[in-house]
Amino acid sequence: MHITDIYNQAAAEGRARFSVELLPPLKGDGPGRVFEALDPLREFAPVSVNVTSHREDVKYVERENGLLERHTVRRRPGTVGISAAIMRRYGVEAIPHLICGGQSRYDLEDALIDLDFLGIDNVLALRGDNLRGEHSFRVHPDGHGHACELVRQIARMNEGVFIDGEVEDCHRTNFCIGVAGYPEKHCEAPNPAEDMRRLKEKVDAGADYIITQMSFDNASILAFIENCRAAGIDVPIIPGIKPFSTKAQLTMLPQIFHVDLPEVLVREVEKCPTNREVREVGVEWAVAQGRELIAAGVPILHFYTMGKTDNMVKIAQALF
Ligand SMILES: NC(=O)C1=CN([C@@H]2O[C@H](COP(=O)(O)OP(=O)(O)OC[C@H]3O[C@@H](n4cnc5c(N)ncnc54)[C@H](O)[C@@H]3O)[C@@H](O)[C@H]2O)C=CC1
Ligand SMILES: Nc1nc(=O)c2c([nH]1)NC[C@@H]1CN(c3ccc(C(=O)N[C@@H](CCC(=O)O)C(=O)O)cc3)CN21
Repeated sequence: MHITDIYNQAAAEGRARFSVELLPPLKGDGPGRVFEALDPLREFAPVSVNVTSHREDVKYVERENGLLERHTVRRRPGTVGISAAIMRRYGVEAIPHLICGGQSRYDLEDALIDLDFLGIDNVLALRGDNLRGEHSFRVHPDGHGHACELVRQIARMNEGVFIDGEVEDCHRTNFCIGVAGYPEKHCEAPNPAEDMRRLKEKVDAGADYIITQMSFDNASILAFIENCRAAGIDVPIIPGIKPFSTKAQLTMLPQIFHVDLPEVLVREVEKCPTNREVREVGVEWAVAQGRELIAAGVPILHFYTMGKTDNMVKIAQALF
């Protein structure tokens, strides 16, 4: 079922639902840990599970002669496979992330054909991050430089048009296309208005809904939704919430994801003697955020749970 249909259903019923996001297993791990994380959430009936996609990392290994050898290692492959496994095991929609970084348009087309055969028809279309150690996004010679181009490719496939042109009387894919939106602006955008224009471009290219980057501040999220509406973006917007879970995230989250952490949250986290208490603070903050957003009429909330889900179980108990 398309996420947009689930969203409309939740809105019509006035019953808020949620989705979660996790990382595919590290290379060499089986699917066990992913299932261990998802099993306890089954009873709360999440609408979908997003699975991130990770390109290769660059690693330098020192040789005996002291020279450095450059290796590229993909530490978390398997996004498509684990998505299919999740759908089979739980009967929920899995939403694999598709990223442009490091892939040609042909690689992406092949991946989309696999997804279609697997019965996965929700995808999140992203540009993807820079390769670690690179200061700007390097476009694959035969790939896409921006998410809107990937959205266009998928939308055209839904119309029966492949990269090499139209295939007569072909089987049509039926992808529901999600894209990312940034309540606190994407780090590369020169200003919020320009970022909004780029988001509108993705929707005009065929995106069916938006999932937001994590934000710890409902005022930012609600202002973002209002600004989208004012800019003529009328697709569903699903706010992203990250249950705060470690002290290290005080610097990691602003550094990696370019999000602000509210002063009150920072003070509460700093007071915690260990990460066990930080996890509790994270649960309380996420529950308060969720409660307010649901009261404001948001039908679906997206939680960046990523690894262990003990905190998400508590959040789901409180909200859903
Ligand atoms: N690996 C994963 O699973 C996930 C990754 N992300 C990350 O989100 C970030 C960006 O991805 P998207 O939002 O999909 O990228 P995007 O292509 O929509 O936007 C990236 C940046 O380029 C700008 N931009 C967009 N179109 C443009 C154009 N035609 N000309 C000039 N500038 C343009 C945007 O304002 C923004 O600053 C990446 O860092 C991505 O990796 C987000 C969610 C999940
Ligand atoms: N710029 C950007 N790149 C991304 O890959 C990305 C976004 N933004 N925003 C949305 C999601 C969120 N992603 C996330 C979010 C959190 C962790 C994280 O908390 N990592 C922790 C714990 C990992 C775990 O629990 O297993 C870490 O310490 O790395 C990782 C990826 C991936 N996505």
